[in-house]
Amino acid sequence: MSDPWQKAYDFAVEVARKAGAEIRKAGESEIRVMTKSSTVDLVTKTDERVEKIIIGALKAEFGEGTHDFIGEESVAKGEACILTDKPTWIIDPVDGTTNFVHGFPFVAVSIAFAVNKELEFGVIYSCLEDKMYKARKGKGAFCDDDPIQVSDVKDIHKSIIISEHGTDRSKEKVTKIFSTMQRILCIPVHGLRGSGTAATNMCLVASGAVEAFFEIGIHCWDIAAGAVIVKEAGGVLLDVDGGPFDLMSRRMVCANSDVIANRIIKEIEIFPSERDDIAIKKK
Ligand SMILES: Nc1ncnc2c1ncn2[C@@H]1O[C@H](CO)[C@@H](O)[C@H]1OP(=O)(O)O
Ligand SMILES: [Mg+2]
Repeated sequence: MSDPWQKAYDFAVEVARKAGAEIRKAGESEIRVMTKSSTVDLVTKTDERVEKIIIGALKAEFGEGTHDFIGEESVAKGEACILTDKPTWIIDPVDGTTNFVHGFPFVAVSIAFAVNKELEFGVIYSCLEDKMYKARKGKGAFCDDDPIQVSDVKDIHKSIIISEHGTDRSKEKVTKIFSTMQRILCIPVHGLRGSGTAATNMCLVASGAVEAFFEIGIHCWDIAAGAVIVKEAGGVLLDVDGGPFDLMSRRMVCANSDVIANRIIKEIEIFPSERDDIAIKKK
């Protein structure tokens, strides 16, 4: 069996496409139905329904028990967020829920698959743009069927960098986030951007539209698929302190090169974030 995960990969692409169609179809009335959470960390009925569709399809195809599932909405409801050696699907049904609620046109379905704690493939369907990003370990990254590659810009002064504001509105964290952004902007760089979805941001790095994306506060389901796509497009992933990338740490820098990543890291003001795998969360 030389290629054991090909079927799972092809299936993930199809499931992501179906999930994206469901998101597009969701009517205005449904879009604005919030189901829980704070005033800024939004969840809609569509998030919950689409996650059920994705996990239901994967369980039907690959059998309950043999594979594990880490999904944004299941974890919010108290399921474990621990990566074991078992084949594990890591799913964000609607990445960019705030965009979705407001009709801001970047919303993605993100599906990753890990075995022995190593990411095997990632699929991100940017469903309003109708772009399917995908990558398998060692086999390159693609947008639809075209190979994609990170940008070759190594001069930070000629770069565009992406970051986001996160969901925490405490003055202390917001001050650090804006201070970091100011420091990076004033290096100076060509620009700062943010699409509102970590998955799409990573695809923008992978396809060479920007040189880097960093964030503290994101979760494993926001970045697992993107991590494979960026790496396979020739990019790098690091912790915000310059150490090795850790999927469960809730912080990440991804970039077209070590040079750009390390230049940004110099400016990042780190604030604490609780790990995803610290405990089984009950909300
Ligand atoms: N607490 C948090 N802090 C920062 N980003 C978060 C976050 N929770 C989720 N995100 C994700 O980060 C990106 C924007 O900051 C989005 O991909 C968003 O995903 P979501 O839409 O699935 O919640
Ligand atoms: Mg998300």
